[in-house]
Amino acid sequence: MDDPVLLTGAGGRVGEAILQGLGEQYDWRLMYHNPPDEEPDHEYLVGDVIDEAVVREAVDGVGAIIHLAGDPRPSAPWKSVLSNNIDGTQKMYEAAVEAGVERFVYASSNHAVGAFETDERTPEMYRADDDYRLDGTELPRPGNLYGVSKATGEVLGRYYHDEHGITVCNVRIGNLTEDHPPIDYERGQAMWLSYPDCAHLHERTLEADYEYEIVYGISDNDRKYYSLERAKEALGYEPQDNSAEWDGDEHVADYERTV
Ligand SMILES: NC(=O)C1=CN([C@@H]2O[C@H](COP(=O)(O)OP(=O)(O)OC[C@H]3O[C@@H](n4cnc5c(N)ncnc54)[C@H](O)[C@@H]3O)[C@@H](O)[C@H]2O)C=CC1
Ligand SMILES: O=C1O[C@H](COP(=O)(O)O)[C@@H](O)[C@H](O)[C@H]1O
Repeated sequence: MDDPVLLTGAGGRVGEAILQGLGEQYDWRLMYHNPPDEEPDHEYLVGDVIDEAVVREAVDGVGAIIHLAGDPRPSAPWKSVLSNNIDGTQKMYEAAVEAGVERFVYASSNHAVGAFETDERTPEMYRADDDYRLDGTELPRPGNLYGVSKATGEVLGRYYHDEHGITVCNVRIGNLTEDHPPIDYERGQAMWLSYPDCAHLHERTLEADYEYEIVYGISDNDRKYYSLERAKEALGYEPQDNSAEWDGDEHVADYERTV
């Protein structure tokens, strides 16, 4: 990707992971909701993703967008997800196709499919010896309105890809935590995404050759109920981390990351 890449929600946790890993690798344009505390190392602008004028300015001249901005709370109320997540994503897509942006990477969520975690399947599905897998071909099945908003973002991508030809990757992100997996939280360990794997996965979404994809964004955890096959096959994702190699916040496996 030679053209600039727009990163919305740049001040958040996922943005931090991506910039930690890929800060030097791309010509970034960062979009913040509020003025950042420190002067960023990259070109940036401040604004709301539902403000059409700001969004047009944000997408002007970029080759790709990683769209993270939104309300990330699983408990978020409808009013917030309708505006920040659904309307904001539609406005980003509309501006992107008008400006001729080639590629749109969308931060979807495990919560788009959270209701597959039924009482009958849990907690067994969170464990390493359980072979239940979601692979991205299943229909969305949200367990909250936040999940509904994330599933809607995926469908917006389907529409803008089919009608306007923009390349789209929806990443159903698991549970991103820095330094170590969530402690005493089986679900979180099953869907842990390390910071380095998050950066690497997003690099692949910018570099790989694909049309429209839905992939799961987790590390290569022994415990898992999301298949990584599509991310590996379509994107060339090669995760390096595994929540099983941690005991609380202690790394107990004798290995070194290569990325
Ligand atoms: N952190 C995680 O484990 C996961 C995150 N995600 C998704 O990834 C994205 C980023 O999540 P995080 O970095 O964790 O959240 P965050 O809250 O740390 O960052 C989100 C950023 O978006 C900005 N934002 C919110 N509404 C906005 C608006 N209307 N206009 C402009 N900017 C706006 C916020 O100011 C914030 O800086 C979200 O879309 C979230 O749904 C999905 C699954 C898991
Ligand atoms: O989509 C998201 O998912 C993660 C994991 O969900 P949780 O319900 O197990 O915490 C969440 O931490 C993050 O805030 C959210 O955006």
